[in-house]
Amino acid sequence: MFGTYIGFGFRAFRMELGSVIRVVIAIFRTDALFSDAGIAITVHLPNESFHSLGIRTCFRDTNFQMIIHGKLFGGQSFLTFIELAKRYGDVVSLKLVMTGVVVLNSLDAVREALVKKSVDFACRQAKDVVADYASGKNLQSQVHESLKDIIAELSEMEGRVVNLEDYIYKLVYNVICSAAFGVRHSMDDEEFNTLMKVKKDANEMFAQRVLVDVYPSLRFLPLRTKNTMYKITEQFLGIMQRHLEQHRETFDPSNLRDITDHMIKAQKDAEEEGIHDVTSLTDTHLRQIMSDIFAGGTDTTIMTLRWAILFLAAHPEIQEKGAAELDGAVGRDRLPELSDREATPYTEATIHEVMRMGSISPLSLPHATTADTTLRGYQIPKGTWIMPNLWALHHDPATWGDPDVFRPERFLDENGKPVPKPAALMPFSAGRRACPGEAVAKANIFLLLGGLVQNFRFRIPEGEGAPDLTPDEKAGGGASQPSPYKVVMTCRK
Ligand code: HEM
Repeated sequence: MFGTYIGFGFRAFRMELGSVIRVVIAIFRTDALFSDAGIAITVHLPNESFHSLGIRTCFRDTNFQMIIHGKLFGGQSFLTFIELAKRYGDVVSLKLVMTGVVVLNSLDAVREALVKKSVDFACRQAKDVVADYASGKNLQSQVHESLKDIIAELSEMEGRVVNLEDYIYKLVYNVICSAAFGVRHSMDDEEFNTLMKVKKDANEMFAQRVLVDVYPSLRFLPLRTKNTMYKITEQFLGIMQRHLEQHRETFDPSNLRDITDHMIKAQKDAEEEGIHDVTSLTDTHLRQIMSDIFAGGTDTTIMTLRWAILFLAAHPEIQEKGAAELDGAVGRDRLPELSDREATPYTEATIHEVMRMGSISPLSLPHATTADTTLRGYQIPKGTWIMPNLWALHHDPATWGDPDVFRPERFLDENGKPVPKPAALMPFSAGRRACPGEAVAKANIFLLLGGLVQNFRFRIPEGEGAPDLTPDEKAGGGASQPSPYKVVMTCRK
């Protein structure tokens, strides 16, 4: 899904470059505390300058070194950060070789940074993108068409033990592919399989960390990860380019079929108006906008749906309650529509609970400070990376009481009506860089999950024991997704 920008450990160095490069890196690593891990963990006291290395409280605890090597570098850093926060407070700073990183582990810290001081904390290495690719009726009809295909396919597999991952990929990709290019794929379609492979490869790469993010000077070296990343990107952009060319050949300004047509129209309009400045829309821009839509909108939705089906299979009583609500509000003769959302508060509450428990983007996307600034008494220099630990907010016992229990009722009052959304629930982050796809994502997930729950019962296969509801360690610290799992489906007659 998202690039992950957090620490690298000994293993990463060895994997990437071998011991020779480790020596080179050690030269840059002027203030690393650990002999084999290019990072210093430091804890800042209020009013302490980030720059004043001399007065940092150094962190040398042997147990934590093990946690750091095993979890931060090996994987789920959002959990490690909670351990650090218990010991050192909710704002913890790390040093990634020469880059300062500040992790925010509480609602107050996240709100101060992302909402109250949103200008100071709004920077990113990446550019701004508007992801308003589909809305209202358009989205609904695209979802319905994709759902109908999948419902037919899944019905054929009734009673079998299946891993639904590829079907969920297809379901979500087809919504986006039809919005973007006006096409839907079948399971054996070559382009769909290439897209799915490219995406899975990219996720695997991000989970392994991209060393160049932390050591920019390494971009001049022929690293394996960097080359693979180029290859993946090329494949993906190649598909975008092909669609763009095909659309140009059949373009009709009086019949705009999809997002690609709309973008070509915008490009032509700009040309006609003689705009040749920074606002020009080049083909590179168009391809890039498409990749942002795919990057932002596919994995996030896929991971949320995978968590949703797992939580529901593990909690049949919750699933039945949601299905009964849909039966009452929608019936069985049509698929759920966006206008049904108000009449289905339990389904909405279930989606909130899936997003809280699953926290698919546990460290949000890293921000960077745009200027020297302060946060809760700490001085933070311009260019520091900021990591809001959304996982910590979503699993804080002080906020939720029983954070590890899947309980949609926490978002409803005693009459089953929605309570105001708790401030600590922010799967889309907050402030001026919050996810621009939030409204589309919520609508999409309601339609997709609603359609699946209306039509199927998902159960954990008999004899499998309790399912693992903790995030897959292989996904690393940048994403939280379930480990591969299987379910048995029955059709709701
Ligand atoms: C369950 C679904 C989703 C979740 C949980 C999610 C979460 C997030 C989060 C946490 C961020 C980082 C915000 C920040 O830095 O403060 C983000 C950024 C972004 N999201 Fe989403 N997202 C979802 C779906 C989508 C969809 C459907 C789209 C597009 C169609 C999208 C497009 C983007 C883009 C383009 C950014 C980068 C914005 C920027 O750099 O300013 N997301 N998302």
